[in-house]
Amino acid sequence: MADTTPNHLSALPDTPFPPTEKKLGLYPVVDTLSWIERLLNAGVTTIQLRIKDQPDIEVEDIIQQAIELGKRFNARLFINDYWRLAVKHQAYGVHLGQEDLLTADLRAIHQAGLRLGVSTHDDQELALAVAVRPSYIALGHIFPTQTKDMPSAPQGLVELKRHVATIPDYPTVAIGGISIDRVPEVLACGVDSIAVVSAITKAQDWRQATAELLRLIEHEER
Ligand SMILES: Cc1ncc(COP(=O)(O)OP(=O)(O)O)c(N)n1
Ligand SMILES: Cc1ncsc1CCOP(=O)(O)O
Ligand SMILES: [Mg+2]
Repeated sequence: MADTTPNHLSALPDTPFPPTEKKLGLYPVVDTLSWIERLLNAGVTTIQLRIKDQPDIEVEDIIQQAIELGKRFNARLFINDYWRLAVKHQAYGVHLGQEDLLTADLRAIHQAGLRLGVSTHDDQELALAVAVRPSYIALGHIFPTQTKDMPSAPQGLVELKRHVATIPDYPTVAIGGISIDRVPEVLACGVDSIAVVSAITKAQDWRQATAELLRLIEHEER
C-alpha cells in the first residue's frame, strides 16, 4: 500500500494499540443499556454502545454502567465516539471514525490501554487507519443502510474483498446494510467479523435473529 501517512495525525502512539481477537464474531451496535444487557445474556461477546451527539454529562452514567456490564460478562464492549468517558471508566475499547480521529487524543487512549477500532470507507481512509495501528479496522458501508446517513456510496462486496486482502494482519469488521440473508456472501469476502444494527434491533424476533447471526458468523465452519 502506498505510504500516505497523514500529516494531521501527528500525535500517534509509538506502538500499536493493544490487540483484540482476530475474529470478533457477531458485533451488534446498539444505543441503550437494555439492548446491551439483552444481547450479553443472549451470548453476544463483542458489542458497541453507539449514542450520538449528546453532551458527555448526559451519557456518562449509561456509559459507565455499560462498561461495568461488559466487564461482568467478560465481553468486549467498545464505546463509540465518547473516548474521554471510555478512558475515564476504563472501557475494553473505543470505536472512532475518520473525523473522530482528527480530534481524539490517540495517545491518551493508547496510554490508558484501551483497544481501538477505526472506520474506513475507501483506500485513502484505509491507509490512514493503518497508520494509526488500531486493534481492528471496520470496512463499510457494504450495502445501503437506513441506520446512518452516509455521504459516500456503498462499497459492495468486490471492494470489501479487495480491502480485506490488503490488511491480512488486522482483525476486520464489515458494517452497513448487512441482513441475515447477506451474511454468507459477506463472510465469503474473507472478513473476520460482522457488525449489525437493524438486523437485530429491527428484527421481528430479535432473539431468533441474534441466535441465527451467532450461528452463521461464529459457529459455522469457514
Ligand atoms: C464497527 C463500526 N464500524 C463503523 C462505525 C461508524 O463509525 P463513524 O464513522 O465514526 O460513525 P458513527 O458511528 O460515529 O456515526 C461504527 N460505529 N462501528
Ligand atoms: C454505524 C454505521 N456505520 C457505517 S454503516 C452504520 C450503520 C449500520 O447499520 P445497519 O446494520 O442497520 O445497516
Ligand atoms: Mg464516530
